[in-house]
Amino acid sequence: MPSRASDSMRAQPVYFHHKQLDLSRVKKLPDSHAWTTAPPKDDYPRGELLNVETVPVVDLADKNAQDLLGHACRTWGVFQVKNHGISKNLLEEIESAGKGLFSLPMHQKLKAARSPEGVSGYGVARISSFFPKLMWSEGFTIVGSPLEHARQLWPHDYHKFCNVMKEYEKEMKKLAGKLMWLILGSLGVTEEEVKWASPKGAFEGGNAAIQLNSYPACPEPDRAMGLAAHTDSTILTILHQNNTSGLQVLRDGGAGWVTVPPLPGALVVNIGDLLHILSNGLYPSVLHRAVVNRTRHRFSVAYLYGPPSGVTISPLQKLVDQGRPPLYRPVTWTEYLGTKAKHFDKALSLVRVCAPLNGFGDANDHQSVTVG
Ligand SMILES: C=C1C[C@]23C[C@@]1(O)CC[C@H]2[C@@]12CCC[C@@](C)(C(=O)O1)[C@H]2[C@@H]3C(=O)O
Ligand SMILES: O=C(O)CCC(=O)C(=O)O
Ligand SMILES: [Fe+2]
Repeated sequence: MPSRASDSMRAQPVYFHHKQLDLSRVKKLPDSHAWTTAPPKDDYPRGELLNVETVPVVDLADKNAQDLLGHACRTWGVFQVKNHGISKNLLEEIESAGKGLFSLPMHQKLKAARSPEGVSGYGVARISSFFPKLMWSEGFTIVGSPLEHARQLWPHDYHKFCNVMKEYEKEMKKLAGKLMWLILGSLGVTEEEVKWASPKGAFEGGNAAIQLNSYPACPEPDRAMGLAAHTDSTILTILHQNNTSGLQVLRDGGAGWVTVPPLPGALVVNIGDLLHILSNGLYPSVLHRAVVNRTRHRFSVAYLYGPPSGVTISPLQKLVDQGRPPLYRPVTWTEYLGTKAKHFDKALSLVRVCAPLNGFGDANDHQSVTVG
């Protein structure tokens, strides 16, 4: 059983067969990055014109925040939060730390490359191996301390980066704990019913990864894909995006891909597969992707939050009875990440033990996933 956060996330070897291109210098879309089923042009203006619903925005200072979050989890699987307690200054600092990293010369970034068996470091999207074409993005994953990689990137000046990441991790963990209580509260679940919430309390024992994403401006955005459609293997993911849109979520039954517009100071929260399991399918994980654009360089920072190593996640007792049998078998995060690494969009179905009551498949089973 893994004893550290990094071990918990390592069970997912991914092998890269492609050389990392310096996307910000490429003037013409190479065939390796040309997707045949291209993402449609930005859906947001169309959605606005047609008066289509938009992703819920919840003010955490609102006295009805718990109910509003519950509704957003049930109906969208994604929402934006305001008054979340993360300072503007910290959001600016993490954004500028990410920009600093991605603007380094490629040979320098490759000094901190993620190893095939590793989880931390610089590289292409892990899910690349499931697609025939490459994505128009680069990423840097941090699990535990980024010290070793930061030293390779900035031999004389690595402290600033490490300090910002440490502070971000600390503040995000607090916010994740707060969101956990609100979300579980909206399901009628109390502290005593989730053993791993304590002894540290406030879900402090949870594991997390920080994922910095960079999507350079792209010469042919309509034929490229920033990050292909996926659900996160987390309980929840808290995402900061810079002032450039690109994140889209799949809204079944009409609107299709809906853009999650960057709102100054707001953070996006995605429901991941483990909350889908915990809630016995009541709060489905959301299928999302990132598209790119011709003129602007987009950045995002994902805080991927999950349970402590070794803790098994299964449908909460309170949400299970004779009429609602458990739909999923118990899994640890390590085991689930391993299943996801091997089977990608089939992972949730593979841990399912019963057909869902509503007759619909899991979020991962969407038919409209773009495959290249
Ligand atoms: C904890 C994790 C979730 C993640 C795999 C990882 O070990 C670290 C990176 C995460 C990320 C970020 C981009 C999308 C994603 C699908 C991927 O390829 O790497 C997620 C993984 C996930 O949620 O399964
Ligand atoms: O960049 C984005 O908006 C999406 C990133 C994402 O989905 C992820 O890091 O898991
Ligand atoms: Fe994601």
